[in-house]
Amino acid sequence: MTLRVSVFGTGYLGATHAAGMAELGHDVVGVDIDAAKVATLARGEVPFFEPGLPELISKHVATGRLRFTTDAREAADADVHFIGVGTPQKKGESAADLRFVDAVIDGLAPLLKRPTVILGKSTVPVGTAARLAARVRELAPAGDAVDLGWNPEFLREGFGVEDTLRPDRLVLGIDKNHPGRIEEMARIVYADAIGRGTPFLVTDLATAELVKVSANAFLATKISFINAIAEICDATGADVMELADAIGYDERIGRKFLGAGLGFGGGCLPKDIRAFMARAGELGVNQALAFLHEVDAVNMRRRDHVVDMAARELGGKVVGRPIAVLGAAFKPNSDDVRDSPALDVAGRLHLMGADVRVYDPEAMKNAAAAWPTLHFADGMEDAVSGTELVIVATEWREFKNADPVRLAQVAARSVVIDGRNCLDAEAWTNAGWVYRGMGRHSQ
Ligand SMILES: NC(=O)c1ccc[n+]([C@@H]2O[C@H](COP(=O)([O-])OP(=O)(O)OC[C@H]3O[C@@H](n4cnc5c(N)ncnc54)[C@H](O)[C@@H]3O)[C@@H](O)[C@H]2O)c1
Ligand SMILES: O=c1ccn([C@@H]2O[C@H](COP(=O)(O)OP(=O)(O)O[C@H]3O[C@H](CO)[C@@H](O)[C@H](O)[C@H]3O)[C@@H](O)[C@H]2O)c(=O)[nH]1
Repeated sequence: MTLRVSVFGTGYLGATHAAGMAELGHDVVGVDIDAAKVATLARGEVPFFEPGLPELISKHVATGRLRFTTDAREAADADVHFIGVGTPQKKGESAADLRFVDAVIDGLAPLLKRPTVILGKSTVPVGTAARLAARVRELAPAGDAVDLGWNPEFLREGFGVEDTLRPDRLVLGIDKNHPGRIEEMARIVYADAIGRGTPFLVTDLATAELVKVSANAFLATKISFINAIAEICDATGADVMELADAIGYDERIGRKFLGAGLGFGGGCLPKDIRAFMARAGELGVNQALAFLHEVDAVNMRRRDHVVDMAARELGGKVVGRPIAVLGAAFKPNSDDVRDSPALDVAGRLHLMGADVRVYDPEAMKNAAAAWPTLHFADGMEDAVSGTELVIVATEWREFKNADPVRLAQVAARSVVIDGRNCLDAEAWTNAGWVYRGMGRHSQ
């Protein structure tokens, strides 16, 4: 069954979700306040890098099943409204900034004159959905006939299309005292995945909100756990990769997200654990999440560690020394540089006076916008040419597949810090490089 669907916010989440909804057969309008973004999407182009998304957007813009606008009134008649706007960290605080979500509700609710369902997808502090549900009923001409549920999103950048079309689970939070038609409409929206047996969990609003932040807190904890062990490996000469393989064979532990290195960044994990801690404080249970302070601290120490390693490799004299930083995105297959460990390391070395040359296959534009004073190279070889140190900060395939023999010919000194433990250490060593991994016996 085809529904009329709107998606508020057309960033990494919203544009991907809108395209996914069109692919599932729904009639979709994406709404954003960023006129330039809307104009690009309306031409069938994608203003950011997400594999598979340009094909989907151009296909459905061409069929007319997917439209984009800055005018919320064009979305007023939708059967289901999704909210996918940003919930960034507040400046100077760890709490989430909810002003964009609030603005969507305040703009949309007065337009709702008939029974409608709103599904929030943005990641929000627990308690937000109940507050918004009450506000929407107060502001909407249709009043109690407007139902708001929370349907958190778990997609990973770089795999956004796949995760949207074939999610590993669907979670729907509803107000059990005011269920309305939320579940019925969500079952129609996601009929394809539910029909394939995808777990569909219906919970209360608070549980759904908490599922999302708990999942991200767990992933962040897993990464910081292995990075803490990497610190011990460095102190003892043990190898964290062999260790991760060994513990990962235990199915209760699992090998995924045990990649030691520069740690986590991006527009989700760092700000989500901080917002979660802030919310726990507001709820008077800050001790419950005290461990997340350490998760954050371990993570930030990884960046310090790489900067310290770089200084050490250069004999403590960083000023004017040429360093190649390969990678600017927070992870491969993304152009996202939000809270990117790679760019943070490059920026810090730059501020220390090093002559840093950055190269990233997709994130150069965003990196230059975030750090206009950094030097950006034309390619990997250009970045490495004449440098005394190479830091691999994002594990792009291009860097993993690089020929260490060729790069040794163009570098001034053959020293590499593998900030993501992604290189073939033996091949690089055989090519004459001094190889330094993260938590590996090469220290
Ligand atoms: N990026 C991901 O992989 C991902 C995955 C799961 C959940 N999330 C969550 O989804 C939300 C969005 O994240 P994102 O990465 O897509 O952010 P983003 O910054 O890429 O996109 C947010 C968009 O919302 C738009 N916007 C702001 N105010 C608006 C308004 N009043 N009306 C319409 N549009 C408005 C902005 O212009 C922007 O285009 C966040 O809560 C995030 O935590 C993101
Ligand atoms: O073993 C690992 C795995 C990941 N990372 C880093 O962790 C960060 C986050 O990676 P990933 O989780 O793949 O990226 P996101 O696209 O930010 O996705 C996370 O955040 C999204 C937004 O909330 C959620 O929807 C996803 O489920 C959740 O994985 C990146 O900097 C990675 O380099 C590691 O350091 N080691």
